Amino acid sequence: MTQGQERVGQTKNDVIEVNNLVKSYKGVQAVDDISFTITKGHCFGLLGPNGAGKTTTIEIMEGIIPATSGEVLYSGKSIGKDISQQIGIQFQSTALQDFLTVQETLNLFTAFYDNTLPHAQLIELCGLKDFLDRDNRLLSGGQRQRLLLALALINDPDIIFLDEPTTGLDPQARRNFWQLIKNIKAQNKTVILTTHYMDEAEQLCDEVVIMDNGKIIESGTPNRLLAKHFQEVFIYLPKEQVPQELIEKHQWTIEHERVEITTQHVEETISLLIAEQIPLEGLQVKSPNLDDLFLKLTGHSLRE
Ligand SMILES: Nc1ncnc2c1ncn2[C@@H]1O[C@H](COP(=O)(O)OP(=O)(O)OP(=O)(O)O)[C@@H](O)[C@H]1O
Repeated sequence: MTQGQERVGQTKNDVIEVNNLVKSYKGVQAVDDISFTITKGHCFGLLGPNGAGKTTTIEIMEGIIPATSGEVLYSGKSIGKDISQQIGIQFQSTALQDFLTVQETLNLFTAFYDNTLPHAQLIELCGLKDFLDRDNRLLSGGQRQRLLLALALINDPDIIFLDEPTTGLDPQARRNFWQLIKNIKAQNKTVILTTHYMDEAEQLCDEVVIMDNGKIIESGTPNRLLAKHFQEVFIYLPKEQVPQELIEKHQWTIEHERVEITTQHVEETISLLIAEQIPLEGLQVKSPNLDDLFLKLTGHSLRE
């Protein structure tokens, strides 16, 4: 962690502490000495591009693979054998048993745990009522994710890991899923989320750690990180409305057929556009988001 970065959490409410975690594979330092803490009842986001080291970090935290060095503490204690009884995991791709219905799948998974949530509660929380009798193979992407979420919650864990839970879902299904995650958080459960979607992280996460090449490059609350790195906003105009010589004069950039103007002074910039007799039709003002932050920090976009 470099100087100036916030160390996320660090209060007596920390439920997970990750200290100097390292994972080396032959020739690859997948996780390179990272430390952070997670606060009870928060949604914590681990963000980064493909290959950043997120899955490796999460799998060490879940007790699935060992670390090369460093430690993960749950309420101050090392990961024990009973960790799988205490946490819930929604994997990126869990194979669901063919020929079983949603209800039968819940029955099957209930048998794996000592303590489980009543099915009625799970069905309500995850919105499974309308397709309980449907064969797993016939579920839509959103329905499947809701079932996987219910399976992750079946042992009523205090801590739940969600690995890219909305990848491949349509916008409406993603929004529905976000609401479910908010409902889970409202029950004071701690949610640990990995995602490529920065709007998802902004919607759900109280705190984020951004990884690249095995290291933490930033951490903190989304709002504070944005305030720290950006004083400016973006103004967009359709390209054909702005004369080329003005674009060059002001060193504005072209992005997706739009002129992008970065400014700390929106009113002054709009006055300038009016003075230059540029039509303002289609003008958009946008505040920077975590995608922009990632681009600023690494020079490349999260989804490249
Ligand atoms: N078993 C392994 N053996 C060798 N290298 C590995 C192994 N697992 C992961 N790696 C490497 O470690 C680095 C981090 O991988 P990891 O899967 O943790 O990244 P990620 O951030 O989860 O990426 P994604 O978003 O694509 O899942 C990558 O360079 C990957 O190729």
